[in-house]
Amino acid sequence: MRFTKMHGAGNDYVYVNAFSEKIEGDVAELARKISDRHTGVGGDGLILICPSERADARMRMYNADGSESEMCGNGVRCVAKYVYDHGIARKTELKIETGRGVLTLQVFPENGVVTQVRVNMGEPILEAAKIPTTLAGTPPLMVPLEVAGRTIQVSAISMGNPHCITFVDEVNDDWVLGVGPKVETHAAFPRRVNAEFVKVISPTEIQMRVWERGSGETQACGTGACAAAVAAALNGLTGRKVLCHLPGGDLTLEWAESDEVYMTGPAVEVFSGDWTG
Ligand SMILES: N[C@@H](CCC[C@H](N)C(=O)O)C(=O)O
Repeated sequence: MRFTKMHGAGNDYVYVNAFSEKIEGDVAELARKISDRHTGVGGDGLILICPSERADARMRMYNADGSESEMCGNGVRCVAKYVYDHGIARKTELKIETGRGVLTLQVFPENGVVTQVRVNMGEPILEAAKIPTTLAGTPPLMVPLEVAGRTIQVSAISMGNPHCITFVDEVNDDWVLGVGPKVETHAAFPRRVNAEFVKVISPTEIQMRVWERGSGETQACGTGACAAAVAAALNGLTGRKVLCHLPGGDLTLEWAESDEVYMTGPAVEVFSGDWTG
């Protein structure tokens, strides 16, 4: 099976072009095997680029543990790059179907190859039951959560997938590796959750690390950065446009007056190969 390794701000996935490749058998098992950094290709998960009846392509994304997620912000930028660069649709405005509906993306090619992508990520989902979380509020903002023997203040937002944001003084391993896994599986989040730890640098700049549902710490999370930007604005910590610094690179987020969140960031193809596992 032919695959392509791509990343967006260091959030790396194995991509398979399901227009030309036949994906057979248990996809969750394939995702687990192919994502393994010792015995597989290695990555934060598996993304299938599939035909769509409603859009130029459809994205299906699986975390490294084989669970399927509704959305992936860095992934959908890479899917748009793949669709353009590999000639599936040679248009600078693309529609990609995801678990949260059809998204519109603008690709920016340089010498015929896409380097940056801007995505309309849609409106944040603020209703607790739809995030889903048992925490109170629309959305829950700075609400206490008992975790790892302490009480932290968290905000919860969905960008199609669930996020729990904690604003901290310093983004360090204690938060990300110590608290992150416990937030992911906390009873307040019935479908588990992605846990973001965010330091506000200024009204236009934040720093973030993430513990992702199903993949552990990753270098960046696009939906997480959008959720963090919305939570920061709603908590009065920033304006509606911020630059987010992540371990793997920067993403620009804008929560427009229309209520839609726009994310701009890199998309990179690294190598291709044949999976024989
Ligand atoms: N890294 C992604 C999000 C991937 C899915 C997530 N782990 C989940 O289970 O919801 C992004 O860039 O948004």
